[in-house]
Amino acid sequence: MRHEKRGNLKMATPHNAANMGDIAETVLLPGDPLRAKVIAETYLEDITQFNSVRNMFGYTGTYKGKKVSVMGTGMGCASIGIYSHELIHFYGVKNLIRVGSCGSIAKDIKLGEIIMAQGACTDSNYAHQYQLPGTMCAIADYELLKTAQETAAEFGYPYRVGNILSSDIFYTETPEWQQWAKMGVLSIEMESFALYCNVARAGVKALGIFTVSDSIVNGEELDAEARQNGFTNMMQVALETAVRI
Ligand SMILES: O=P(O)(O)O[C@H]1O[C@H](CO)[C@@H](O)[C@H]1O
Ligand SMILES: O=c1cc[nH]c(=O)[nH]1
Repeated sequence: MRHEKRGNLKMATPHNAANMGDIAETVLLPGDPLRAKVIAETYLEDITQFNSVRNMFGYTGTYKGKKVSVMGTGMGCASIGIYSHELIHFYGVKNLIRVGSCGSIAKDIKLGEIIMAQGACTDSNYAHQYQLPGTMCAIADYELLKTAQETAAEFGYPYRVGNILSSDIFYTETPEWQQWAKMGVLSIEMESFALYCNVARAGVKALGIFTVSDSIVNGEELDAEARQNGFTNMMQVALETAVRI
């Protein structure tokens, strides 16, 4: 663990080779660094790559004329905790939009639907560092959420807004998800709680948007083509949100 003060003017961090100014104020954050590459190459113009440390690829380009970056975060609260902290505190990033996959735990959610995480529950102890005298309620930025919701509605894409679970556990022998489902939680992913905590502590903005890639309720999974289309809808919503805010 380390305190964040940086003792010199060299802008690269242990995990990010970018210099100040290389990264846009708005960054899209998929867990998978190769998805960051695909997003940059598919949707952005005039791209430059600012990071390949640990193969955690990061790119900056433009979308509809606005400077936007995209960078992988890795999996789990610990990993996104590091990358988002550096983006916020060392590179001045103000809007962090996670674009991920998730598993639904609500019976009526269909594969390929978009879920926007109004709140993120967790089984992680990430918030322990803040020494809070209670339980952190980790929430999305309202303006980002409102803009994304309006965009999805305008485009006619199926979407849901609600609570999700950011879990430290991908493989489990016990069906804890059923307890979360009883609390109205829509789906499970692994990073948004830490992201929402980091932005709350820093006074900047975040939103998690997800494509439902599989159902934990009935074991269904998107096939490759449907997965691609679903991710396309999510990316259009995220990029349009980046332009409109
Ligand atoms: O598709 P990404 O963004 O990686 O998100 C989900 O997929 C990974 C697990 O397969 C976890 O990172 C989870 O949050
Ligand atoms: O974290 C995740 C992501 C997709 N599907 C899951 O079941 N969990």
